[in-house]
Amino acid sequence: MSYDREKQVAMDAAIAAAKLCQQVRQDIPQAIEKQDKSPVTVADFGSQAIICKALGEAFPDDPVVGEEDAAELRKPEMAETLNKMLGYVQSLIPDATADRVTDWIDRGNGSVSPRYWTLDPIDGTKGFLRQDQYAVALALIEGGDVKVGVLACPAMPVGGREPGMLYVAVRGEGAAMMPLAGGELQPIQVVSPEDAENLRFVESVEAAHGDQSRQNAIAQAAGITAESVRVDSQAKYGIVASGKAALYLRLPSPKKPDYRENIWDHAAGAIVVEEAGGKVTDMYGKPLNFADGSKMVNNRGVVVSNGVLHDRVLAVLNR
Ligand SMILES: Nc1ncnc2c1ncn2[C@@H]1O[C@H](COP(=O)(O)O)[C@@H](OP(=O)(O)O)[C@H]1O
Ligand SMILES: [Mg+2]
Ligand SMILES: [Mg+2]
Ligand SMILES: [Mg+2]
Repeated sequence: MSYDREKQVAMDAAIAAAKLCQQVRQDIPQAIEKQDKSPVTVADFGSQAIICKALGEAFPDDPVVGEEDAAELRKPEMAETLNKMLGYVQSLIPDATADRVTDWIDRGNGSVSPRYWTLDPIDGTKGFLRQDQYAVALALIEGGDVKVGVLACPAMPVGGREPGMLYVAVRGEGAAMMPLAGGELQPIQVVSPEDAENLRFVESVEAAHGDQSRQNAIAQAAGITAESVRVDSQAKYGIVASGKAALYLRLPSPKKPDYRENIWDHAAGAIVVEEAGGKVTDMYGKPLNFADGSKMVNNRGVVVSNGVLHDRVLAVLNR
């Protein structure tokens, strides 16, 4: 079966959402604290609204498992935030109303199903707030297998031009990238072992989202001598897929031993790297499980590589 329509709808929606995010970012967004103490902004909500609206119109039967929901936004004390967010959405969708945007956001409260989308409207909210990297991440999953993935990375440097890169992959069709400012999709490939300059590894900027000392030790033991490059969000998957780094390590934080990864933090990035010739597993070599729920309860940590390095990294991790 062809996923041409899914790919096009997902790309168009992610590009629109990325525009909204960049608009919000120019105005220096403020963080709102969620119940779990993590930050969210009007851009996270606006991005989820735009993408869920587009998916709802194109694929009305497909559930969407999104990170955000509108419950907080509907509270009277959040009226000002809701109104601000609505203003940004209206610049792209003039007939949006407060009721409509909250309903669009809540279309993202779907469940993992035989066919569903998973959405991270802003992955790397902390990077977004710091004016660093972030990604709009959207993936289609069927029978537990990611079929389409789109990563819009509005802050990704694009040699000399306006920043912003889009990465996209369809299962069996390879991966490609395109400047968000416009252009053609160009096929991408993970780095080859001969390319010494790009045999780097990437990890999160946020020390609390991983185990940086162990990540560095493992990378060294696997033969990567250069210091890590720290990048927020699934932009790291885009960097590995396009051959700018050979490895991305995300090992469980010793401070949060019970943390489990969210499907929306990995699904889109994973297919982009796999279709570029790389490999993605958990730290024990198990495939990431997108079939059972929004948390990957049976996976621990994530290892993303150019493929060639993968077994060596798993061997040093598990010896
Ligand atoms: N203790 C933890 N371990 C691993 N990931 C965590 C974490 N706490 C939060 N995260 C996730 O890390 C994501 C950001 O990834 P990165 O650290 O690579 O930039 C967050 O996504 P959001 O920013 O969408 O909430 C959040 O889901
Ligand atoms: Mg979040
Ligand atoms: Mg995320
Ligand atoms: Mg997010």
